[in-house]
Amino acid sequence: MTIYKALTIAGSDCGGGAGIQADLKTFQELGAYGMSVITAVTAQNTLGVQGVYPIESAAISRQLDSIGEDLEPDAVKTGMLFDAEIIRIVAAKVEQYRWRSLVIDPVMVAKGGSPLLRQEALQTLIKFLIPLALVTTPNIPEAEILARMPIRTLSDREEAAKRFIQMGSKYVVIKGGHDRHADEIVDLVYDGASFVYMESKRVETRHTHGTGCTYSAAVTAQLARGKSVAEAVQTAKSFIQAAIEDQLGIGGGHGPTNHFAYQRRVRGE
Ligand SMILES: Nc1ncnc2c1ncn2[C@@H]1O[C@H](COP(=O)(O)OP(=O)(O)O)[C@@H](O)[C@H]1O
Ligand SMILES: Cc1ncc(COP(=O)(O)OP(=O)(O)O)c(N)n1
Repeated sequence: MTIYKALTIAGSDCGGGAGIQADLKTFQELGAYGMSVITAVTAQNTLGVQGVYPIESAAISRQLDSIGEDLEPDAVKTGMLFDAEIIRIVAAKVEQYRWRSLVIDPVMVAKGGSPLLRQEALQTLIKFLIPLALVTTPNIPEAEILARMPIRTLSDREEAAKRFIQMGSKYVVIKGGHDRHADEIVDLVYDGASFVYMESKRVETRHTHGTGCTYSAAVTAQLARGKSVAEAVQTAKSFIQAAIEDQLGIGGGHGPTNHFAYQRRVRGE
C-alpha cells in the first residue's frame, strides 16, 4: 500500500475548526498521512481568538528538520506563519528540502478580526515564500493586500491573479467566500495562461470557521496523492462545499465546518 504524506506548517487552533487541527482532519479524510510543524499556539473557539502564543524559532526549525531529515512529504502547506522570522525559516527549509508541491494559504486574520500575521511580515511573504509556491490560495481581502489593489469585479480578480503569478506562484486560487453580494460563490483558478471559474451555491450559515484552512488542506492532500492542480482544486471545492452544507452546529458563535461530510457523502450515508 502506498502511503501519501502531507505536511502542514501552521498554527494550532485548540477549538479544532481551523489551523493544524483542520488540516490534519482533512488530510486523514482524503487519504493522506498527516504531519505537522506548529508555528504558534492559539487559544480560540467559535466565539473568537482569546490568545496567540508564537513558538520560538529554534523549535520551528527543529520540527522542520525532523520532518525533512526523515519523512519526505509528498506535498506541504503553510497556514498561520505569524511573523517575518518564521516565514524566513520556513522558506529556507522548503528550499533546503526541495519541497516542490507547496500550497501557501496566506492566513492574515481570523474571522472575528484577530490578526494572525504581523503587518511587517507581508514583504517577507511576497519576497521569500510566494515565489516557492505551486499554489497560493488567498481569500479576497488577502489578495487585495498582497496584490496591492482593490478587488470588486471579476476582472479585478483576474488582474490580481496575474500579480500572484508575477510574484512567482505557479497557480493561484482567489477564493470567493468574502464576496457577500452573490448567491453563487466563485473561486478563480489561474495558472498564468487561462482563467477557470469554479462556482458553487452559497450556503447561508455562520458556521464557516476554518473554511480556508480546510480548503487548502484538501488541495494539499490531493497533490500528495499525485493529482494535478486542476484535479486537486476540484476535489477541494467538493470537500469544502460538503463540509459547510452539513454543519455540525457546535459552539455559540462561528462554528467549525464538518470534516466528516465529504466522505460520508462518498459512502452514501
Ligand atoms: N458560505 C459559503 N458557502 C459555500 N462555500 C463557501 C462559503 N464560504 C466560503 N466558501 C468556500 O470555502 C472556501 C474558502 O473560502 P473563503 O471563505 O473565501 O476563505 P477564507 O476562509 O480563507 O476566508 C472557498 O472555496 C469558498 O468558495
Ligand atoms: C491557527 C489558525 N490558523 C488559521 C486560522 C484562519 O483560518 P481560516 O480557515 O481562514 O478560517 P477563519 O478564521 O476565517 O474562520 C485560524 N482562525 N486559526
